[in-house]
Amino acid sequence: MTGSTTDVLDSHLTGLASALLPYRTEAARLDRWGDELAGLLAGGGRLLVAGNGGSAAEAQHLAAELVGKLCDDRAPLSAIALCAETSSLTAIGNDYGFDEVFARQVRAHGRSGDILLLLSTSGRSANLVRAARAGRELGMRCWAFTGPTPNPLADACTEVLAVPSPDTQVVQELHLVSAHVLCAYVDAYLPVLFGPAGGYGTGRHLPAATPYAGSAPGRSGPAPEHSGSGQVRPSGVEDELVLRVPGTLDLHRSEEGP
Ligand SMILES: O=C(CO)[C@@H](O)[C@H](O)[C@H](O)[C@H](O)COP(=O)(O)O
Repeated sequence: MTGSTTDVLDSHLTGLASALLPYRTEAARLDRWGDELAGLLAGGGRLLVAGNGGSAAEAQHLAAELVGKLCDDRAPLSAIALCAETSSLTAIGNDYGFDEVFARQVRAHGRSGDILLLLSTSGRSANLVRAARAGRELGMRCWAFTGPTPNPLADACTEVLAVPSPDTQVVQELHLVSAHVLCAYVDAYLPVLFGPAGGYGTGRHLPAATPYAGSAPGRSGPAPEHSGSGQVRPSGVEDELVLRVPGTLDLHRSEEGP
């Protein structure tokens, strides 16, 4: 293997490693988002998700984790990747223009209180910005995964997880981490909110001692009072997900003190 080939790998890993600690701070919101998303989905609500190119693939991946499963068996959850709807995409693009391909689907499928999650490295894709505006007009909660802020998509959404890296590939890679962690939080919160009898698994991400003190509503029933403010937060989840990366990050940390 030549030196230049190795440089490509090392350069990529260096960029990824240098983004991890600032990402860790930004990604703290995933705990609260998982709490909110679990309450919505188990109460009969829906997640709509979309992105372009590599972010389209990540949007589909995220939807599949919820409709299928992340790890353990549990009841299916409603998530639609708008970028995977090829006939709608081509028809809307053909008839109304590419900037409308997601916004029109949001108006078709979105309901007040549902969550719309939009993935964009640049935060400048016009079709996603229009989707966010359509979602907000409907009363949806609009979240975004983007690269560095400020950007128009972040401005159009109610909340953003902005990966602080100038490298598009690194941003995409940490968006995928974010999708997995978000789904892990959803799986952790579901049994806490609705109890094991709700069909939402046993919360294997939680410490064994975590108590559940409530009844399990049917899946079509209303979600419990749920502010997403951490009131029913399963203790210990965050600790389990705290960054533990050997090498560069440990060195970085020790330079900053204990
Ligand atoms: O995967 C990549 C680059 O890594 C590309 O396919 C990339 O996703 C496309 O250029 C997208 O159109 C970029 O859109 P966005 O992330 O800026 O919203």
